[in-house]
Amino acid sequence: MSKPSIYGLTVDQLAAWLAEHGHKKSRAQLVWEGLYRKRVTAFSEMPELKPECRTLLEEHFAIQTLEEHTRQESADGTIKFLFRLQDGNLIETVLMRHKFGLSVCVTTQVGCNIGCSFCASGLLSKSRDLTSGEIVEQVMKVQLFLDGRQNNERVSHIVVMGIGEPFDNFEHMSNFIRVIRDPKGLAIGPRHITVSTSGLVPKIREFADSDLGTNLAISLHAPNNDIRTRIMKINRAYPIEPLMEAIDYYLEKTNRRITLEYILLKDVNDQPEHAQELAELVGSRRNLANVNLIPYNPVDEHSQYQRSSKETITAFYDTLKKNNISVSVRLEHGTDIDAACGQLRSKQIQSDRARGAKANRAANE
Ligand SMILES: C[S@@+](CC[C@H](N)C(=O)[O-])C[C@H]1O[C@@H](n2cnc3c(N)ncnc32)[C@H](O)[C@@H]1O
Ligand code: SF4
Repeated sequence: MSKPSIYGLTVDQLAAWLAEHGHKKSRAQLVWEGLYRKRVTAFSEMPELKPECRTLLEEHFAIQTLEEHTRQESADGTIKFLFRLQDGNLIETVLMRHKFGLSVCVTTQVGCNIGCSFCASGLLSKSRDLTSGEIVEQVMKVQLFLDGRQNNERVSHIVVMGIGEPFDNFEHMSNFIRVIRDPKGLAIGPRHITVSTSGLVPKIREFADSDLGTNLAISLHAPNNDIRTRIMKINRAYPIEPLMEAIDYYLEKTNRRITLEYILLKDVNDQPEHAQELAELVGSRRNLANVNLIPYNPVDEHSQYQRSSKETITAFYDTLKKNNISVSVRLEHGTDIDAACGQLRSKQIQSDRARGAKANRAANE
């Protein structure tokens, strides 16, 4: 039977678990020391633990549950990992290099039920949520990979922007953040962590009320309900007006800035009138919001969408600037590999299915 990864527990949760099983709470610190400072991958490499404590942990937990299936390395240093979970499902994790450090983009669900019409992740509906252990382990797998290269590199930033909708897996996503931000562990400061959501309004409010303290990004992608409903069906449940109210609630409650993500899709949402409408929508929030323009990564299955030209992106940017909106254009990473989120996974699943069908045909002949 498969065991959960111990990475999913905060140090307090582990201490409580150990106490329930008749061990001193303080041993949790020793385990964390082994996991995050020495970065061991087996309980047998924690000699400071009493043997009966080690055996107990081995009986109930694993450290590593993900297996590397494929790794694609881009010329710009971006590395895309495809991991196999214990149940055989595949997920993607991406390491990106920036001037300010190294970021890891993590997956939170196997597939996604939100089904945005431009996204490769939503091509396969959600089969399950990831546990917090499986999300933390993605970061640890990348950190261990970096350790193996012996360049003394450390994951410094996290973006929760891989496959899945993090706010549809709120509990595990929250626990993941509590584990990775702990100064006794990976110590990734909340300001170095960004969670992106397609706009689940009640969860944005819950997030604002929480103590998580990370950055928030909203996948807005349209200046009005007509366009947003056309490209993101979540807009039927949570249209722009309640979404903006939840954003205002977040801004007021947290006193932090917010990122509004906007994918530019040729002739769909990239025209000058769309930029003007977006500027008006951001309007009074301009001091606390940054619009991040995202060049579209084409996805074969969504051939109705094309990337906007460089000139169109510049014109859109200029219109926002003229309206005193803080705006940036997302730098692209790994354009020479299967860069769109979910693309590597969906290609692998398709090729596995084709191979399975071929094997079936051969067996029936
Ligand atoms: C994959 S989603 C995951 C987080 C969350 N589900 C969301 O939608 O914000 C992360 C970001 O990637 C964007 N995205 C999805 N497909 C894309 C594509 N083909 N090209 C560029 N960005 C894409 C999403 O719109 C979103 O802003
Ligand atoms: S953009 Fe986000 S919410 Fe939409 S389908 Fe992709 S992963 Fe899901």
